[in-house]
Amino acid sequence: MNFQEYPDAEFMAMGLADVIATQLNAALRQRDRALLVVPGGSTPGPVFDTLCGARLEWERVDILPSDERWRPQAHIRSNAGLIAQRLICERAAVANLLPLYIADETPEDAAPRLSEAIAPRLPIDVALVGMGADMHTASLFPRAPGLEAALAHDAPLVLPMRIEGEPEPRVTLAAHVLKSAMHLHVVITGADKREALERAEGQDALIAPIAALLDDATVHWAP
Ligand SMILES: O=C(O)[C@H](O)[C@@H](O)[C@H](O)[C@H](O)COP(=O)(O)O
Repeated sequence: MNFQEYPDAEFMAMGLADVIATQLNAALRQRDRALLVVPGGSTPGPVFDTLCGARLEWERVDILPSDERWRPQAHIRSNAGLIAQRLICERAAVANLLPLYIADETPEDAAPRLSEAIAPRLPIDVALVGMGADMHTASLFPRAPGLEAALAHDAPLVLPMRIEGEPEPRVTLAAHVLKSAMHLHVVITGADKREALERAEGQDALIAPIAALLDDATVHWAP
């Protein structure tokens, strides 16, 4: 794991947006299209605000959520909704959003179709994920039913997750999909998450799902 510390969240947003844009530009020099994975939650918003103004050929970039709360895009809790509002704007307005949601279907019915739809777009060029203070990442939550399956190296690409206490079911990219990204970044802020990250290192991923990704990741932290 690489650990990158910033003086504050604003510096982090600028630094991280710059790194992601550089890595996407490099990917676009090699291939027709690049695939960027980004999380929902509150931490990445400022990164999106800077990244959406980056100079790159956004019309050749596909953007996929790392996971999705099972809500239509117009719903306030939809990750695709957040991404559409904060990232797919300004220069990035021409990027292509790949939704991880199918209306009028359950996550269980939709997951195999979503897996099929994203398979031809893989591998991920750049993945950005968040982490909760409980050490979850994407929608890989500690002790969630189905977590073991989602951590398997041959798991389906997209899995349904029903997490106790969460207001809606979710779908998530499998751990191996995120791990196989050419570049993998974790963005976190605050002392509690830094402490959670330290606890997660070397832990069983069933208890600390972020641990499944840390070997290959650069963690970006600001107070
Ligand atoms: O849809 C989601 O909730 C996420 O993708 C999730 O994994 C998120 O990244 C973490 O919960 C951190 O969220 P915060 O940035 O809001 O703390």
